[in-house]
Amino acid sequence: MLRAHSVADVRRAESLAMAQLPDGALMQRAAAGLAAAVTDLLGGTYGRRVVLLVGAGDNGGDALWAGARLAGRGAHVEALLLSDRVHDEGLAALRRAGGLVREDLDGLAAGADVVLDGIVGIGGRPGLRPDAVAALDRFPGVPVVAVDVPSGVDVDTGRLDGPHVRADLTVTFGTHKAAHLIDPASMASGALHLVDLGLDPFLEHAAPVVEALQPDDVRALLPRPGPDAQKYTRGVVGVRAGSGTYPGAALLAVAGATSGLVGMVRYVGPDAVADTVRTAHPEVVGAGRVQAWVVGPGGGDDGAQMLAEARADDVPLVVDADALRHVDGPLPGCVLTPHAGELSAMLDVERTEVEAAPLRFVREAAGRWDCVVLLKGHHTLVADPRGRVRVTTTGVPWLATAGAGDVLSGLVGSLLAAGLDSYDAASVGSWLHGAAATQASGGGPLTAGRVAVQIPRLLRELLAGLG
Ligand SMILES: NC(=O)C1=CN([C@@H]2O[C@H](COP(=O)(O)OP(=O)(O)OC[C@H]3O[C@@H](n4cnc5c(N)ncnc54)[C@H](O)[C@@H]3O)[C@@H](O)[C@H]2O)[C@@H](O)CC1
Ligand SMILES: Nc1ncnc2c1ncn2[C@@H]1O[C@H](COP(=O)(O)OP(=O)(O)O)[C@@H](O)[C@H]1O
Ligand SMILES: [K+]
Repeated sequence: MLRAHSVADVRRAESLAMAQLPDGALMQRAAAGLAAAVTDLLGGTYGRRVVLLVGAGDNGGDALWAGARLAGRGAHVEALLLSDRVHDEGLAALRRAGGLVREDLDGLAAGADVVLDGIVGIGGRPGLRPDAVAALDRFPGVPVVAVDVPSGVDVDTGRLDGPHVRADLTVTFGTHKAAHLIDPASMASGALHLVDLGLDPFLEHAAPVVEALQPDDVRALLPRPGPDAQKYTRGVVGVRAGSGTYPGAALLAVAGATSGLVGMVRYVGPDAVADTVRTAHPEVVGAGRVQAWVVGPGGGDDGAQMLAEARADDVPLVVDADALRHVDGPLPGCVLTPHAGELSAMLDVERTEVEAAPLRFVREAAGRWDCVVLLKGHHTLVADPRGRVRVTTTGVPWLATAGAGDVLSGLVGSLLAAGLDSYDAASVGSWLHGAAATQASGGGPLTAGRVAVQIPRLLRELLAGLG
């Protein structure tokens, strides 16, 4: 499991670790890891041009010490100081190693092979000062490596408020921070590289702000049939989706549900749609007992009725699309799967507010409806009513295509029916959906149906221990 911790917990862990180490040891570990990551990015150091943007705190200190290491290995390093006071020892080390120090932009070289953002780290307030913005503007197209976090973002919430760095790579220390994973700041973090500072023992009891499943976690949670399995013991999922206007949503939700994780899939909907579903998926049967219902994709005006009928069975539900607006009270054990537009309508706030603060609103929704809420987006969030949040880091922007959400709801429903609890079903389903999309995309465009087709192959690879 990948975990992101709060700034307060990181500071507590750092001070406990520092108490057991010689002065400056943690910063040296950070700087060594940073210099190594920059060297990898540049494919070497000798003759490479490195610019350091250095703020007042220890984040600037990390950049200066890493710059000294790179200069010592033959890089041409220039530091632009963005404060009257910067980390003294780091500055002295850079000078000793032959690095150049500039106090204003005019003195700085025109080109660079990489810019290191050591403006602010976990001590930064959101936004950047004009001098920092001007310095960044000086290097258009040059790769930016953020030291610990892209400066200017809100580290604990992932919110953006004013100018901020857009990094190609973020080299972070000790543990991940929420801003690396949560939108919109995650989109400013670029690729992530974690440098181990030995903080894990000091973070053991700190509840992460957010965590991200990794392949091993998903593998361990996947339902798999025992030797005595029968179709009914594996779980039966039912899909109530599709309408005359949107028959395709039923096909796609059923496609997500028939990825092989349950013993049987039922479909209930208009006769004409049911015929199409059974032609495409002959293994699908009609009404009967289920362990979970998927309700709402393409339901159009039937959303309310679909939801009411599914609720009558008293089994966990995945509530999606046209059923979401009919949720009128707590749904313990269930999963709601809105995108930002749907969640904004449910909470009666602007869509832009949800997009600016998805962590806040997904938590609020999970509390309000006393169930798991899966908020779809670039990095989908899954929150439970206890305040736990998982983020999905699999997937590709090509997945933002009509019908992809229908496949997801069917898949999550099958995991619920197979016996996963609602938090695991939603987060594992979202992980698989993104990973299948990445595989199916292969760097190019996708259709929702291809995501569904890819799921069994992905499952085979996961179960075989690949990936
Ligand atoms: N504490 C530790 O043991 C370690 C800390 N490390 C580094 O230290 C960083 C934290 O250092 P600090 O606590 O000194 O804090 P920062 O370096 O993040 O920044 C604090 C300074 O920046 C100023 N500042 C805040 N917001 C600003 C803004 N928007 N624009 C311009 N200036 C702003 C503050 O007034 C303060 O002087 C971490 O992110 C990490 O990079 C690493 O060296 C690893 C070890
Ligand atoms: N920028 C993005 N990058 C990666 N995945 C995305 C992005 N935007 C949306 N997605 C994913 O694409 C899917 C779109 O689903 P949804 O909006 O429900 O579409 P539909 O209702 O047409 O099925 C969701 O799984 C969502 O997480
Ligand atoms: K930074």
